[in-house]
Amino acid sequence: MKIGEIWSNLGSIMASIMFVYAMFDKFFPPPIRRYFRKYTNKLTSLMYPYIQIKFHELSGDHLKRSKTYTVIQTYLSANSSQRAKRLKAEVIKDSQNPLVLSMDDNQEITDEFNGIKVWWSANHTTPKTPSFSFHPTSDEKRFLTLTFHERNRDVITTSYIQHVLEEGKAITRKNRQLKLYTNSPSKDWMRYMSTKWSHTTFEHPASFETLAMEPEKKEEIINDLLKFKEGKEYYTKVGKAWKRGYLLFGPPGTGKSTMISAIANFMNYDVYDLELTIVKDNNELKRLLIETSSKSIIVIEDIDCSLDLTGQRKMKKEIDDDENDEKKKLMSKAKGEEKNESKLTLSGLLNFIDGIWSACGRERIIIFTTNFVDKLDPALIRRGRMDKHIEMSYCSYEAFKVLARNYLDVESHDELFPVIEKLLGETIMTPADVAENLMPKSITEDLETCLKKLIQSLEEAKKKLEEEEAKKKVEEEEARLKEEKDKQEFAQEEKNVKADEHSKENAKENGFVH
Ligand SMILES: Nc1ncnc2c1ncn2[C@@H]1O[C@H](COP(=O)(O)OP(=O)(O)OP(=O)(O)O)[C@@H](O)[C@H]1O
Ligand SMILES: [Mg+2]
Repeated sequence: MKIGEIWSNLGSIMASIMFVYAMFDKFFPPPIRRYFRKYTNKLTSLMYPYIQIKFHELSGDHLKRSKTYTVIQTYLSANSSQRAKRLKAEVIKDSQNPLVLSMDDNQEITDEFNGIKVWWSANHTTPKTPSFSFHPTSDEKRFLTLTFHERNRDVITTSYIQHVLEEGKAITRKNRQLKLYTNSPSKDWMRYMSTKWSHTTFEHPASFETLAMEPEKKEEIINDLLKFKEGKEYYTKVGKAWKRGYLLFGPPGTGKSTMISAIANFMNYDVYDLELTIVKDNNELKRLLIETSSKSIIVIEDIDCSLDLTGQRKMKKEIDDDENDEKKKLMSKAKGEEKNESKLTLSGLLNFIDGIWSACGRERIIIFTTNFVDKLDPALIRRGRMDKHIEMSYCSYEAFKVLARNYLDVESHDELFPVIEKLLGETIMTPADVAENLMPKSITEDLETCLKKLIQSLEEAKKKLEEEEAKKKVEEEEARLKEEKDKQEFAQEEKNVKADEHSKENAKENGFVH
């Protein structure tokens, strides 16, 4: 029987009880009333052994929409609202499925937890005194009511409600649209002022399935990410901030940026794309860091180009070693410029990554990308700051197969795949170039045309590589010959000098010199 029906049956009984109770309250003295009330309470709980918990939509002094209410509503929408006879449609901002259906007012649905049945209903109260206002206001107070048998009180108030909130939050996270933040001065004329995060929806379709790289390497990265995601207790146990740094390095077009998008989609994290060149100073960097949220990826692309982070250290050392005046002058000039233009320093960036402030958020990934890993200061990329170094390299045969599947829906080709495999072993080509060749450019281009186009490009690349290697060999041979010639000339010169000295000494001995 539905709870609603139970209530209606009980209605008339309760009305009679209330009438008797009112008469009783009027004519009997307080001690007798107290005695009687004890027994009526017992009787009521015997007849109606259910407990109700209300979750109000608006809460707090400022009557903000309660997060708990929203989370429960999300849980109910996903789990049992579909069973309600009357539904309410709502458009939710920043969600992948913006249209959310939930049960309408005065509807009731059931849910089950560990074999225990509970009832949820959506209700609202309307104010008794109508308010007169020119502005349309809604004084309705909405709330969700959870009803359960009193014998299940402990399970429901501890485990079940916890379960509902956790599930609701997980569904919200899964449904929400990822955001891509970037730091930029708010207006053009304000470019000398602090930068702020602004955001847009992150809709990059990259995933680990579409990312072209060796399967073992991909597997290793996925496992690393999964371990990180589930590492809450572990990081607490070892006393480390819950964050991880990745350094992606490799030539242009090998998929570093694509990898970042794949990680964001896989982890369901927002992305903060930090443009270091417009960050004024270390304080601004710190402020930007504080404003990032948990469960996010902070990206600094092309870290080698962002700042002369390597130079600052090197130059200091050089100045200690070398007393050269020219260099000193240059240094002081550079320092002066640095003072005026940017007070963002390497140590500021190091602090950003793993200083005390970097722990002001949880579950965060920091990614640096670079084309030239050797240019970076070792302090910047040491383990602990950049925990995992991932090399993105030229296209291998395994990577090609992923691209062929993505772009042409083909798994194998008896004739052309072996040719491509051989060529990829003999020359180098970035996945970006391979992908470009594989993409059909017109409706007349079929699978074979695209594969042949790739073979032709690979052959050209091979020829170019061979020419370059031959040229390099010639240059090396020329350099070797020149060095040999220089050596011979030098030896001859030395010989001549010695012979000259010898003849001078002989002449001296024989008394020919004055
Ligand atoms: N490993 C890859 N897997 C799938 N697609 C790739 C891969 N590498 C490159 N691509 C394709 O090539 C394009 C360029 O790749 P991407 O921007 O990720 O390269 P990058 O390494 O970040 O280059 P840069 O160093 O110039 O920033 C992408 O749009 C993508 O389509
Ligand atoms: Mg890139």
